[in-house]
Amino acid sequence: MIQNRPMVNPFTSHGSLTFSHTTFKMATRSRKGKKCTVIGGCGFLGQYIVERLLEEGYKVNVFDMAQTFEDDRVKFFVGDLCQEKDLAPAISDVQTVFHCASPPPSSDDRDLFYRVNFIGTKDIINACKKAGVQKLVLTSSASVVYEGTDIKNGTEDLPYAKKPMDYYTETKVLQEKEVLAANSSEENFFTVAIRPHGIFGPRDRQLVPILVDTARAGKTKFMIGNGENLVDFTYVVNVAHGHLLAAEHLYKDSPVCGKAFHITNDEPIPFWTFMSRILEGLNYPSPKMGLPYLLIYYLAAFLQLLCLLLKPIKEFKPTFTPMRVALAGTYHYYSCQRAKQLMGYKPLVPVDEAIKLTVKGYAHLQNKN
Ligand SMILES: NC(=O)C1=CN([C@@H]2O[C@H](COP(=O)(O)OP(=O)(O)OC[C@H]3O[C@@H](n4cnc5c(N)ncnc54)[C@H](O)[C@@H]3O)[C@@H](O)[C@H]2O)C=CC1
Ligand SMILES: CC(C)=CCC[C@@H](C)[C@H]1CC[C@H]2C3=C(CC[C@]12C)[C@@]1(C)CCC(=O)C[C@@H]1CC3
Repeated sequence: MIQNRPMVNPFTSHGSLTFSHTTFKMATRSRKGKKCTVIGGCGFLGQYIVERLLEEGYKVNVFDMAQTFEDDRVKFFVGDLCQEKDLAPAISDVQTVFHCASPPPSSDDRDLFYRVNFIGTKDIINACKKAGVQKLVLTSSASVVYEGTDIKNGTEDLPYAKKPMDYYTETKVLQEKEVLAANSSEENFFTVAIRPHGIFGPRDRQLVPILVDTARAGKTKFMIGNGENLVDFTYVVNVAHGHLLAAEHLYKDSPVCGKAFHITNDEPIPFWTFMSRILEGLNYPSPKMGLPYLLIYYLAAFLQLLCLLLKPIKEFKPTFTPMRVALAGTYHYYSCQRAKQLMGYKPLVPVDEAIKLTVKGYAHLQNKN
């Protein structure tokens, strides 16, 4: 039995999880009265970070393109992070900024990724310095080192991907470099990058909804590869926990400053076992037979080229892009030893329980046939 597990809060009105304060009083220093801003705080991960911050006694501003939930304890600011005039009021008089905004990886829009993830992040850094913000916690991604080939227990020392597989990854690399380079003791500005991988949980608009759509279209009969490839899937509550720990450990001369940290469930699981557990939990058939990985990969690459050529006539969005095929057929799991050592990180919710909570959170997507 794992200790320090969240009290099952079987889903409040937002369908969220809460924690017992006594169980999860976070270590060391008091954060009461601390003010922070969550950029992208209306997104999937952002909302979980906001919930945890409120539980820990922070005063929270949320900055996002649209307000998607109500909470009297939160001050909402709506705008585009690339517009200084929008952002400035949201980060004035705060100590910590969490930046977890990004266009969705599926948007595949080069200009948008560059504008928001790269230029926008540089704008955030400048705006933070101007406003006297002391701590910036970036949500990066473990994918910044992934090039489509196996990564087993990868550490943060792996080099950045030289050939990122898509614009999302390319701009996450650029963004992370900017944030880590901005760390400056002289300027009293401390930065850190959290690299989660395969975030899942109730209210996600990506993983489970795409999987269910694919199952409904009858495209989950086969798995890609032999089904043995281990992958990290990280429960969203654990990812939010890692962000709060990082903020807590950002101060002058802390070894956390200017570094990247993998935050995972520390329990890699075969990709198709994970997908099958979600599918079966929602009453969809799971794949039983494997297709050769390379064959599907080259097919996906060919299809992508075809879609590019046809784009002026009609836009197609294939479910299986080369990136998704690679993610489904290769090993990609990471060590979170550095986060354990330097921030006292430990996943709060184990994978097994997280899958059950996730399935429960998607009851509305259950197959009724
Ligand atoms: N979902 C996953 O598996 C993983 C996600 N990440 C990172 O975690 C972060 C959060 O991801 P999710 O919560 O899954 O995405 P999400 O799409 O649910 O949330 C992103 C939020 O950013 C906001 N946003 C986008 N552009 C903006 C702009 N120009 N100005 C203001 N707000 C803007 C969106 O409105 C949205 O609310 C992202 O940085 C993503 O790269 C990293 C690793 C894995
Ligand atoms: C079989 C099938 C159709 C599965 C659907 C699930 C996929 C949509 C997800 C499986 C792995 C996920 C993943 C990401 C997005 C959703 C998946 C492809 C990311 C690319 C999201 C952004 C990141 O930073 C890395 C993630 C890796 C895993």
